[in-house]
Amino acid sequence: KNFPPGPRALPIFGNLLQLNLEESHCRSGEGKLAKRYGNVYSLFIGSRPAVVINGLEALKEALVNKAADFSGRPQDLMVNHAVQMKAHAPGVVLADYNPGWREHRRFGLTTLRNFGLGKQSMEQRILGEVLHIIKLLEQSVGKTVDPHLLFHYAASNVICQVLFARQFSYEDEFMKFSVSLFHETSKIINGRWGMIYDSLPMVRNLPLPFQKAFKMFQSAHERRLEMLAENKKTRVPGKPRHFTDCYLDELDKRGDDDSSFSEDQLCAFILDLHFAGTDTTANTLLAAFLYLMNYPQIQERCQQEIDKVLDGKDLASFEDRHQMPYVQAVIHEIQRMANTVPLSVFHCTTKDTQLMGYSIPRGTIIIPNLSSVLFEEGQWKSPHEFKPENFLNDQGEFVKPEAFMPFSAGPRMCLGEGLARMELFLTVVTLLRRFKFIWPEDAGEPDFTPLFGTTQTPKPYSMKVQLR
Ligand code: HEM
Repeated sequence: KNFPPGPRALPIFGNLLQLNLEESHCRSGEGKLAKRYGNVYSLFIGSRPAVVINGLEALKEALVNKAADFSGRPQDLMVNHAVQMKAHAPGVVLADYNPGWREHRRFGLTTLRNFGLGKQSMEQRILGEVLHIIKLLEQSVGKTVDPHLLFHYAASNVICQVLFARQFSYEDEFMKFSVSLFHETSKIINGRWGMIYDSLPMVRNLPLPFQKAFKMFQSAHERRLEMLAENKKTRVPGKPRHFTDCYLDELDKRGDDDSSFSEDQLCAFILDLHFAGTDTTANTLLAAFLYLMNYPQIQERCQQEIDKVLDGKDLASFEDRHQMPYVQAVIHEIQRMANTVPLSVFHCTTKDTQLMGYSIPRGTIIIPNLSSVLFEEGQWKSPHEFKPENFLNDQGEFVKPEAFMPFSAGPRMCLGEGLARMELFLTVVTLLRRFKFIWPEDAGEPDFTPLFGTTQTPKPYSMKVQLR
């Protein structure tokens, strides 16, 4: 009763036949279903009710004002079955809203923060990786390169340094496997086959294309177990070298009490951070260079600001962002247009609740349509165009509108936001300082429409690199 309206659902199938997440995530106002039913509408994934939330007002009410009601995670979807290896070890991203999730989230945030302040700071790790990219690009000066894997390998290495203090060669099998795991499964889970799996429990054991995701996650799990065993051989308790050691120290401290910490949870947490930290940052960087090449005046203006602020300095630091309002605006505008995680990670209601006057029962899947806010009319000076001015006031100062929520909002908001922002800033600034990036003459018109998935990826492209 008083459930949000939506297209009529068939028994068993629900809205599977109409269900195309790519369509429903369309920008606010352009999304067919939002236009017809309003900013809060319902869908049925098989027999399970789901509510799609569009626009800043409704999303804020759900994710921030009524956070406790809307911060659960649905269980029993394909993503849970594929990613979660042990029933008692849900990791963090997919864990329901409970004390175990809260403890792990807090531990994750504190540990990431401590590394940032430690001797080998996060900044140095990121810059080390960017200098490696520079070396590779220098070998391609005057030629065209495909940056796709480059940014994925770099982002993966940053997070691997945090997790295990390891920096892999770009030829390493583990590296190649991880990147293809993240890339392929992110497309399967939110795609047509993922929807079929989630809607129709009776097909789940059939040899359909979604089985690939299961196989890949299983083999990723085995590799993590091997790495953990390796790590234990050289670990000295109380002298943590990285995130994994910190977790094992915490486990020692807690002993065998009823704590939610366990080695199985560590395995799940490592995968969460590696996955969530790689595909997102790498795809945003890919979008960055796609836009920078196709808006050469904007690229040049960034370079002028970077040259001025870094004059006489060897390397950029994250603090420099305060002197670079234009670059900051450009990076934020890139994130807005990149729309990397368009439907966030699905939430779930933890109790019967209300939203914008509708009643939503406990256990309803919540689909936060972040893209509807990133392009919402009335929230941006130019909602549909690539314009750094969306983040600049009349004095040319950097300002961040409330509707900038690519990391979502509320208690489940991205745990890696700090790291991601640092990576985006240091990578873009360091590369723009050294190179000019040119859209190849024979590349035709750029296509900015990304490939849809849990994380979106810019269509493959090449870039021409020149030394400045
Ligand atoms: C540009 C880069 C990134 C974007 C756009 C992004 C975006 C997001 C979004 C939209 C969510 C879902 C929030 C929600 O459920 O409401 C999320 C969750 C999460 N992200 Fe990120 N992310 C990025 C980078 C990272 C990095 C580098 C890490 C790892 C250090 C990370 C770790 C996580 C984790 C662990 C969660 C789950 C949080 C929870 O459930 O409590 N993310 N991210």
